[in-house]
Amino acid sequence: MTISIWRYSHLALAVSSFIFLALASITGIILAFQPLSEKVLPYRTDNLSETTLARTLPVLRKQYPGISELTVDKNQFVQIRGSDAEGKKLQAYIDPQTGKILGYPSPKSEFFEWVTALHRSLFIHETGRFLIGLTAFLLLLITVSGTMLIIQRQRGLKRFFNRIIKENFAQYYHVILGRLSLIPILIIALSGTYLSLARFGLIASPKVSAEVDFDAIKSEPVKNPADFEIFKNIKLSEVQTIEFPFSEDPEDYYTLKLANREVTVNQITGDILSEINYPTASMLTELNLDLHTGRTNAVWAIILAVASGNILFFIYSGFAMTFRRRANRIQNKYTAEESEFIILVGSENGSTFGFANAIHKQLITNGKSAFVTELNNYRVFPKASNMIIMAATYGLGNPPTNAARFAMQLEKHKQPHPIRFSVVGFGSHGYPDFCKFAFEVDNLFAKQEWSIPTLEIHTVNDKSPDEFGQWAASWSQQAGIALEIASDALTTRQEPLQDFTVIHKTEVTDAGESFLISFQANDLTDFTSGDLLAIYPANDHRERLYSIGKVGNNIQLSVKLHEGGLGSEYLYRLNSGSVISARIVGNEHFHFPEKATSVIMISNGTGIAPFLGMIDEQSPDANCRLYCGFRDQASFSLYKNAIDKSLEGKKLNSLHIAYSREGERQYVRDLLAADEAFVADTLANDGVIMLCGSLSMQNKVVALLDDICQARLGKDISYYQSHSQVLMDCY
Ligand SMILES: Cc1cc2nc3c(=O)[nH]c(=O)nc-3n(C[C@H](O)[C@H](O)[C@H](O)COP(=O)(O)O)c2cc1C
Repeated sequence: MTISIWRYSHLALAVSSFIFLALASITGIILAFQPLSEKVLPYRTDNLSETTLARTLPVLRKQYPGISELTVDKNQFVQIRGSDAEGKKLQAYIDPQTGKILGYPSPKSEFFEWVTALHRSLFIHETGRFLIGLTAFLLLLITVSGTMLIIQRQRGLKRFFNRIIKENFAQYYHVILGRLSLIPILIIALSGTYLSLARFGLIASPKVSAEVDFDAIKSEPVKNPADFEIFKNIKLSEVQTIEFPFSEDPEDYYTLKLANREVTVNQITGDILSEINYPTASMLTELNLDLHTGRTNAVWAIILAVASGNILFFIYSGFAMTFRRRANRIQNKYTAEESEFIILVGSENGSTFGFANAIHKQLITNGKSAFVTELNNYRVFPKASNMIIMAATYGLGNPPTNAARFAMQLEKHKQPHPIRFSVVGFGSHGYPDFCKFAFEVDNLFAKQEWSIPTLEIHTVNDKSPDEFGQWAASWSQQAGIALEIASDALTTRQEPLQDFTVIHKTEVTDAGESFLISFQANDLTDFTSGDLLAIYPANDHRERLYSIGKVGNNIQLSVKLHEGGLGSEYLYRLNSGSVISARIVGNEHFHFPEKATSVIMISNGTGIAPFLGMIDEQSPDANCRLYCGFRDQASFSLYKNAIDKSLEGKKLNSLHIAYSREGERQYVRDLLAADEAFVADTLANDGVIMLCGSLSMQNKVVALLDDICQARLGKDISYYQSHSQVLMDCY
């Protein structure tokens, strides 16, 4: 929720100020070159911090008897004014050690004057100054809200500078450059705001000037200025201006305007006549001017120019992100009340809407009534028969803003009739809690009395069109609705098909029984247990997917023969030596874990297929347990030999079988409930639980696992799901 409060504030502030901000940034970049262009002039003298007034003033007075003022500017150029020996006006840069003239000031650049006026007041005087001051203040708020957004995105201040995951160019560099230029932009905004407040008198900075008691002025002892104590103690680097006495009258004195105070000095005795410190507000104004203009330091001036350039980039990239989000807005043709298909979306940045809209469009093209809305708008959908939930995950595995109220709404609104549902999680493996919110949504849906799962939860990493296409193909198959998603990237048959030769097939006596079929792939085909084999039985768009067990170097499938089943009948008709065209679909989320301390494999029926391969690939003393469910011993007999061999070779630690039609008539869930402590220990010690089989088995087992996790580990199962400790591939 909070992510969006900061986001909306950030956006609202940016929208309300971007024109002035762009203008101030462009002029700011130009103005940063003013100090740079001045600093390259050859009037700078070093050693100002070592040159005392006692040393330099007598030299200058002797050489320029008509000198009236000396100034040390922000570039550390020393300039004198007065009149020369012929009484003509003198204004020159000098070397304070020798008094030598280094050059003469040229008139100020009209261009920089023009840009300065535009930068300060937009040529509309006080109104312009006010608008620019307001813009500086808004920039301050934008910087603060932007910082909060980065802290939330990075999940804490400590991780502020951690790696950023690249979602797209605009988003990535908005954050990267935002972090890098945070301090300079904050300083630009703060100093600009301060200067405006000071300009409008909201920060009082009274002019002070030293009061001299003329009655107390002495005319002896007469001293040489080179011996004045105060002149010996003050260096040129501390000086802003020195006003020289107008005449030799004792009542005319030196006025030294220093960085922090003003001092008047008797020109005959060297006594201090008065001394007054500047108010803090005036000093702060000077400091803010230095910081805002970069006039004292060339490197800082360059940093300011780069930071101003970044502000322009933020305006562009911020709008690019906003337009991207808005481009995916919802356009419904049917109402929620009349629609049969409901697509619920949880999205923060809008990309998930793009996927949802593609499906929505296809359903409408197929003549279906479909309605897309945000998860927060969940309510009773009187005519719905199918729900598709597409949910992204944010922050610490949290819901996006438009899904934050979903859990509450789901509890509140019970659907009056059964509805099939399928959850697609959008996330990124770059974050620790991969698709956590989608797993939570899936579990919540599964618990509803009215809900019927169409497919197991499907995840899409980094908006992968391919992974989304896989879900779309499976869903389309289940729903019997052809989805032709426009983008080529979303089509399921992207890769060329390969030839696979049947090398072995077992026989069945009746439909409803299962058989094993093994294929030889060519040497270059890369696959592993848990991947899927996509076959095209009718050589058309209809695709059937089977879980692969890699046994030896072959692909082994376990298939239940369905009467009239497109895929199973096609496979059963094949004989040794038959060649089919198919393709391997990588299914990374269901590969045997590389680093798990121990693995519990849970299956029912033909779901054992990938586990047969995974077990076959283990080395002796592997820490794997298999819990599997079958109808009866006869159904298990198909796999018995392979499993017995694995037990003997210690590739499998232990085997637990539940027969649903024989003996104690158990389900695999009952076996797990009996080993509850072991299950909890496995998860607590970084072990992994893998499930393959029917969706109804999955729902029951997940519900049990959730209870175990909550009771014994104090966490929801979604925590372990999002940490890849519970892997599922059910159908
Ligand atoms: C700030 C931020 C935090 C994210 N946090 C997670 C996360 O915890 N888990 C995850 O799987 N994906 C995370 N993601 C990835 C998004 O969920 C993913 O990119 C999704 O496709 C974005 O969808 P949307 O554009 O509809 O919001 C995060 C992305 C961002 C930008």
